[in-house]
Amino acid sequence: MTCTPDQEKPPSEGAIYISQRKANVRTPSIVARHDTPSSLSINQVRSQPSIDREEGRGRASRHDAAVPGDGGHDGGGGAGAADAAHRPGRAPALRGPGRALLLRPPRLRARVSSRHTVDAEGLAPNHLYHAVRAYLAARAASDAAVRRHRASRLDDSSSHIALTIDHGEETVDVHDGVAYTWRLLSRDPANAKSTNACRGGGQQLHVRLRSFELTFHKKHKDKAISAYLPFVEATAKSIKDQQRNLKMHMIEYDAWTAVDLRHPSTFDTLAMDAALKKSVVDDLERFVKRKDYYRRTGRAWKRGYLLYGPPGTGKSSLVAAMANYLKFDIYDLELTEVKSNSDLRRLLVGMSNRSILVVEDIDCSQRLGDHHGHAPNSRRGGFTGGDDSNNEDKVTLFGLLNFVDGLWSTSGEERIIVFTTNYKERLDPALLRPGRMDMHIHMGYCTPESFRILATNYHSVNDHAMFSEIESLLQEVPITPAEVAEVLMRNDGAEDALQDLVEFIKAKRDRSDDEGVAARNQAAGKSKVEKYEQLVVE
Ligand SMILES: Nc1ncnc2c1ncn2[C@@H]1O[C@H](COP(=O)(O)OP(=O)(O)OP(=O)(O)O)[C@@H](O)[C@H]1O
Repeated sequence: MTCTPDQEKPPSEGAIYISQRKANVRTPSIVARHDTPSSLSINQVRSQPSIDREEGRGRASRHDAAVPGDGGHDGGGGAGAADAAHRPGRAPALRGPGRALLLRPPRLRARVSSRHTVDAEGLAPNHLYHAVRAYLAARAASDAAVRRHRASRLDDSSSHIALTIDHGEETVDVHDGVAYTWRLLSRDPANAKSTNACRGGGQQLHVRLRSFELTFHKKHKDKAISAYLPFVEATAKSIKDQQRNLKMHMIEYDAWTAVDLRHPSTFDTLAMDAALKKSVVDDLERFVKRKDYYRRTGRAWKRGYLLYGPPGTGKSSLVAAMANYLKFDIYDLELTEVKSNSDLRRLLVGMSNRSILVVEDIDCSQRLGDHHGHAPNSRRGGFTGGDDSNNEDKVTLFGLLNFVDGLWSTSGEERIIVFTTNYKERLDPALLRPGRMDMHIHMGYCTPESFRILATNYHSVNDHAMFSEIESLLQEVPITPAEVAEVLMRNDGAEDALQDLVEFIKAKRDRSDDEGVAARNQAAGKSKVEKYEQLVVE
């Protein structure tokens, strides 16, 4: 057999077959073609690969079983067969009395039918099929009416095993007052072997065609197409986003290299002031929901956060919590690793949407150049191109900022940029000007409130007799959450951990008391010297 490219092609990507049937009535199918991930349009069938004619037979009998009380059989034909009947130049595969009925006008059939069925097929990559699979996996797993589940991975990179309905099982989903019944169907397309023989150079492969069948009352057809299926798609997208493995991108050999981001930090485990935490979460939520707002106001859809505070107060943990919360990848930009502005520009443009760009310790990066974007000793800085050797293309922090505000903003969407520093007071005021960093977040020493979060994280204790002593010590002695976490972690039991923490804080207090005395003595000595010197000068 010779295969033309057309015949080789499996059904068009995203085709959904919608058929209307009643007893002994065959109807031509309508194809709802899923042109883009966000749009659905309904067309009459033009040409379908011959594989569809065969599907029709299977679908008809399944339909009878799926819709009890629908009125009987269609005699082995069905939607796929009906499609074939309406394909120019192609004879329907059906034989028998039902054949003539294929030619009935669609309006008549619509009047006599009470049900609609939608199959989202999965032979070719079909966005809608995969969306339905993900959607049903989320709800069918908890549906007590489903007795047999089918286990699968939604994609190769997913660590999540999804349970969905098995063949012949059905699950009913009620959305906006309408009951939708889903079934998983599977069949052998009769010409699949020859199709694959052509692809595999004579090797016979066994192909089974799976489809999800959606049944609902015909009066809800518009609702199903224009509201329910887009809802299924949107829900599936957010489920997949939730299950996706996050990535941490770092610069290696002048290019981004990614590893799985497995930082466990979340806003629940983050030890910080509750009101501040809430304001960060609210800000992030507002940001991701405001696509239209940013478009309407002509602003780039990006947001900048400056995290500042002493080492070990949770700045990196906050970035990880943001990424885990939003399901955004992190791009860790180590400016000293970037050789030139053109490299920087290439790296930034190569970032994906829905991501967080992190530049740590910007007080150090600041030294890379002045706030006009000029590299130290350069005649002309910023992103002007030029020869690396004469310093013109040297990377500067403000060059980065200018680029982020300019081209980067317009080349992507839903991006967050985070700067961290241990010394906010050392930053150039130009860095802090409004519009550059939208939110300044102070990460401070451990408070009684944040200590309780850590105690719950590490030892599942919400209250204890030693809490009040620890809390009053924390108000006296500056201890970072990292130090508290370290002490809690090195003990197995809560009792030992809390006792160890009391001793740790007291020891630090005593040390700082000693250091304080020494410092005061030194300061006193210094002032004496100054006075002496002044006396000498006089
Ligand atoms: N606020 C916090 N909440 C929960 N855990 C924290 C917090 N701060 C620090 N930790 C713990 O201490 C470790 C180090 O903290 P982290 O790296 O987030 O601090 P940092 O402020 O970014 O420090 P640096 O300025 O040195 O980069 C974390 O992995 C976490 O275990």
